[in-house]
Amino acid sequence: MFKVQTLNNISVLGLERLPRDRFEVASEIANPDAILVRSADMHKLDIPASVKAIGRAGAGTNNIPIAAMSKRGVPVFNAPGANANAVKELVLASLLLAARNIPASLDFVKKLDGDDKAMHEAVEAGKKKFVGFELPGRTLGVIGLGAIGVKVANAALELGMTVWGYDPAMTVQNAWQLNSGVRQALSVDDLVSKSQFISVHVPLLDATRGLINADRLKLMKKQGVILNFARDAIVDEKAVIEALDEGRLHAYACDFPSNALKGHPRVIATPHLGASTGEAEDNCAVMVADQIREFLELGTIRNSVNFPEAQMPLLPGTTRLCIVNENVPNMVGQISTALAKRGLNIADLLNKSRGGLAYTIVDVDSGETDAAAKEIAAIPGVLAIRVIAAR
Ligand SMILES: NC(=O)c1ccc[n+]([C@@H]2O[C@H](COP(=O)([O-])OP(=O)(O)OC[C@H]3O[C@@H](n4cnc5c(N)ncnc54)[C@H](O)[C@@H]3O)[C@@H](O)[C@H]2O)c1
Ligand SMILES: O=C(O)CC[C@@H](O)C(=O)O
Repeated sequence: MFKVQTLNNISVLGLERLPRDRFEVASEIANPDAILVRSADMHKLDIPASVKAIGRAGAGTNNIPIAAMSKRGVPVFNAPGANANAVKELVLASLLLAARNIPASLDFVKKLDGDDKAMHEAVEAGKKKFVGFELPGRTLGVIGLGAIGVKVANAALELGMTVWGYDPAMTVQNAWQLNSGVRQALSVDDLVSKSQFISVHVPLLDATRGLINADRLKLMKKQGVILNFARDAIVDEKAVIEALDEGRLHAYACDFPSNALKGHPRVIATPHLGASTGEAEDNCAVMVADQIREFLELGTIRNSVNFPEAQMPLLPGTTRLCIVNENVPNMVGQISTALAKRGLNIADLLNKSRGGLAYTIVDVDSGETDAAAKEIAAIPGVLAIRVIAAR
C-alpha cells in the first residue's frame, strides 16, 4: 500500500486515479511515499525521509525545494500545460478590463444613488471618465513562450493586436503551436521598448526575479499595461506603483495582491485565480496523480522538473530496481557488477541523465535482489534505490 499526503485541496477526479486498494490518500498521514501539492510553501517544511516523489498539481514549482529533493534522489513532477487555457482566459479578461477601465467604472456604478432619473443623468455625465481604447493595432509583448505564453500570444493576434514574443529557450513543441504572425523580439529590452501591453509568462527563478523593473518600465510606450499572472516577484511592485502614480503606466493587472497594491485605483488584482477553474483543477490533478502512480508502481518518470524522462515496460516475472545516482562515470558498470556478483541476469535496462542526476531502471530475473540493492545503495554517488516486484 502506498501512502500519499495532500498538502492542498486536490480535485477528486485526480485523487480517484489512485485506487484505494493500493493507495491511502490523506492530508494527515505518517511516513508518506509521495506528496501532492498545489501552492503550499514546502521550503520550510520538514519533508519526511519516506517521501519518494512530489507531485505539483500545477505549473510553477517555486514553492518546492527542488535542489534539496534532487540531492535526496526525489523526483518532483508538475502538470505542464494542464492549466494554460484557464490562465490565458484570465489574462485576456484582464487585458480587456484594463483597456476599458472596467474596474473603476464598476466602482462608480456601485456608488450611484438617487432615483433612476438622477442615476441616468449621473451615468451620462460620468462615463467620460472611463473612456478606454480598443485592441486592434495595439502592441502586446509576451515574455516566456511556454504553454501559457503561446496561448496568450495567439489569442491576442486573433484580437487584432500586433504581438511580439521573447523566449530564449522555447521548446520545439511550443514553437509548433505559435502562430507565425507572432514577431520575434531579440531581447527583453527589445520587446519592452516595442510594447504597450506586456504579459509575463516565465517561471520565478533567480534570472526572472525583478524582470520587469524601473529601468524597463521607462523603456515602455506611454500608457502601458503590465499583466503579471506568473509570480509576484517577477515584477518590481514598487517600480510599477511609481510608474502608475507618475501616469507613465495606465494599469497593472496581476494575480498576486499585496498591501501596496490593494486599493490602488489603477491596479486590477485577482486572488491567484489563474488556475482556478474546475477544468484546470481537474486536468492538473489527473495529470500529476497519474505521474505519481506510474512512478511509485513502475519507476516511470514523466514530466519531472528535475529528473530525465524514463519509461520502460516492466517485463513479466522480473524484479525492477530503480536507481538514482550522481551523473558520474562508471555507475552503470558498478551497478551491473553488483548484480552479476549475485548471479542476477539483466533482462532489460534503461539509463538516462539530466544535469547532475542519472536514473537507471533495470529489470532482473529472479534471485537475491534485496541483497544486491543493499550493495548498490552503498556505492558512492547512489542517492536512492527502490525495488519493485513484478505483479
Ligand atoms: N496565476 C496562476 O494561477 C498560474 C497558473 C499557471 C502558471 N503560473 C505561472 O506561470 C509560469 C509559466 O507557466 P507555463 O505553464 O507557461 O510554463 P512553461 O514552462 O510552459 O513556460 C515557461 C516558459 O518561460 C521561458 N523562460 C524561462 N526563463 C525565461 C526568461 N528569462 N525570458 C524569457 N522566457 C523565459 C521558458 O523557456 C518556457 O518556455 C509558471 O512557472 C507559473 O509560475 C501561474
Ligand atoms: O494551484 C493553484 O491554484 C495555482 C497554480 C499556479 O500558480 C501554477 O503555477 O500552476
